[in-house]
Amino acid sequence: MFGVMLSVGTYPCLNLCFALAEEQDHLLQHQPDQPENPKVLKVAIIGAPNAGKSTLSNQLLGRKVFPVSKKVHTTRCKAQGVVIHEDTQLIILDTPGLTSPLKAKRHKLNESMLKDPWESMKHADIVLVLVDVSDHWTRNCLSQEVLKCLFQFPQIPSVLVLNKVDLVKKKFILLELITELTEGVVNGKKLKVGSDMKHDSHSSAKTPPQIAQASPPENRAHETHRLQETDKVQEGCSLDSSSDMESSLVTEEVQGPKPCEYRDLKNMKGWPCFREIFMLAALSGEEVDTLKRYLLMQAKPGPWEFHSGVLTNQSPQEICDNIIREKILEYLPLEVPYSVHQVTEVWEEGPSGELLIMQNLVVPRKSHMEILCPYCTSPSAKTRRCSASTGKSLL
Ligand SMILES: Nc1nc2c(ncn2[C@@H]2O[C@H](COP(=O)(O)OP(=O)(O)OP(=O)(O)O)[C@@H](O)[C@H]2O)c(=O)[nH]1
Repeated sequence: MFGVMLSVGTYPCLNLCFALAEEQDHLLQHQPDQPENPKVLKVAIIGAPNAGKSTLSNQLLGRKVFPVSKKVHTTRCKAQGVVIHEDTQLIILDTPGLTSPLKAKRHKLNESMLKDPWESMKHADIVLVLVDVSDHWTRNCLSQEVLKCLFQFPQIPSVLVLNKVDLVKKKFILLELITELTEGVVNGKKLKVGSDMKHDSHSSAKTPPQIAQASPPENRAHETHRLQETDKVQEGCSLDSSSDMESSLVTEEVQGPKPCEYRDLKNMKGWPCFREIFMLAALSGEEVDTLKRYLLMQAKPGPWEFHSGVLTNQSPQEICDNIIREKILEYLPLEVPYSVHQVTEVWEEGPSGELLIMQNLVVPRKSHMEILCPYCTSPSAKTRRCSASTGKSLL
């Protein structure tokens, strides 16, 4: 075993988390406070690795709670974040990227990375399916894992969220993607993409599209309640009137069997049962508020599950591990082995509440150590306080 010691100095986000650690334990263990007419909604966020699930979760929460990095599989297990707005509590279920058992085996991923998205679905009232529209390889179809998940839980209302629209120059492509990812059906209605829009090159240079909704959220409370109560789809997908794609998507009632009853998974590219479509850029927060307002309106009367003082169900240790892993993934040039084991060596609170945390990163192979600390085996290692022979290095 080789160990790499990594020191983390003061971290503003950590300060607050840990200053409140004891209080958080107390809040998690006791009955949550309740407003007069509490409402609640559990929102699962699923999608392929790197689609931006944790970035979106953090934006919805208004705080950095979940780890984010440009490398895949940053999220290793499910975690919950809590949003409170007036009498409504949204519980955000962030999940690891959906992956196949074969890939999980090949990359030696934890079992939680395979199981947790499914576990979160079991508890969800609504599911957001995130698609990275900047990824040319994956954006045209939902992965088999995502489709399997949706098929397994067809009763959970699903919402398609096209993320990273800031990276798409030709905005008309988004309309084509919507058609493919929904199999041309949204909310029980067929989509028709206007031919004027489909090849309108003028739209390519314009600003990112607005959120895809039939009417402004504030007018929709009644409509969405009706939709949930009767399961009778009335609304279609159109685009916001301020969008450069206005009127390009029109809808028409679907005849015949319900599209959700189709079972030929292998031949499916999209999911014809999405209730809504949103287009946003989670990184900049663009249009995230519109999605948040929509979610708040979907909440149903019911007791809050968390005390209003709780931001996440993660323990301080989990938050610390996540932040350190996030930094390793973000700053090291190579893929980081999944088998890295984090062991906390020092955990000290300073006089003004700041924390000094040191972790040993324990890896099973020397080659892994070189990935984590490229200087460890270089001739100048000693000057960097690294020593492969002792098995400990200070980054
Ligand atoms: N340009 C751009 N980048 C984004 C956006 N949303 C997320 N990203 C970036 O995409 C990368 C992956 O984001 P994450 O939030 O870690 O993705 P994830 O789906 O949680 O990833 P996994 O943990 O692998 O499942 C990060 O580098 C983010 O900064 C966006 O709207 N625009």
